[in-house]
Amino acid sequence: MSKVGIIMGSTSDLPVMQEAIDILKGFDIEVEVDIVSAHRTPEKLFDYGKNAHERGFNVIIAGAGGAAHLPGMIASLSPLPVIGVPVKSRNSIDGWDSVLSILQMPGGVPVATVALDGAKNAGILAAQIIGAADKCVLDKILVYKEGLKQKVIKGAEEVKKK
Ligand SMILES: Nc1c(C(=O)O)ncn1[C@@H]1O[C@H](COP(=O)(O)O)[C@@H](O)[C@H]1O
Repeated sequence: MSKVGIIMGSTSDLPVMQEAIDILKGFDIEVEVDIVSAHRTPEKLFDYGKNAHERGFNVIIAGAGGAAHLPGMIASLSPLPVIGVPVKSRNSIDGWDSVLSILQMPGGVPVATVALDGAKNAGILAAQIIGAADKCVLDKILVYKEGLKQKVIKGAEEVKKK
């Protein structure tokens, strides 16, 4: 059974990160949510990053805002794929601080960075990573994509009636 670890720097990130939780639950993928901060709980960060792969996680989604070091530090410690969610938090200047501190990783330590507050896409990407080796999840993603397509087709039909 696949499992995604969803972590964030503060409880104040939860309204954004909830979208990753919801979409993964919609794909029937197990999630475990936690608060881990590189700055405020460095020991917990180290423990989480070092041991996540032994705890049955397949992918880690890490969201943080401002000086968002959490995703990169987790990626430095873990052999698992890490998806970073830049959060436009209250201590963010305009969101670029969050984006750039997650995006501009040094060579050798990738973080797959989604858009500002893009937790939904982080969840979908995590499901797609799992789906590459899990036909059941892959089939659910195909259904999801078909749903996206049908929504656009329906919208186009509605627009033509106007
Ligand atoms: N960027 C980080 C890290 C980290 O990178 O370890 N820990 C907390 N934070 C961020 O600080 C912002 C404000 O947090 P508070 O609302 O708790 O003051 C949050 O967006 C959090 O992700």
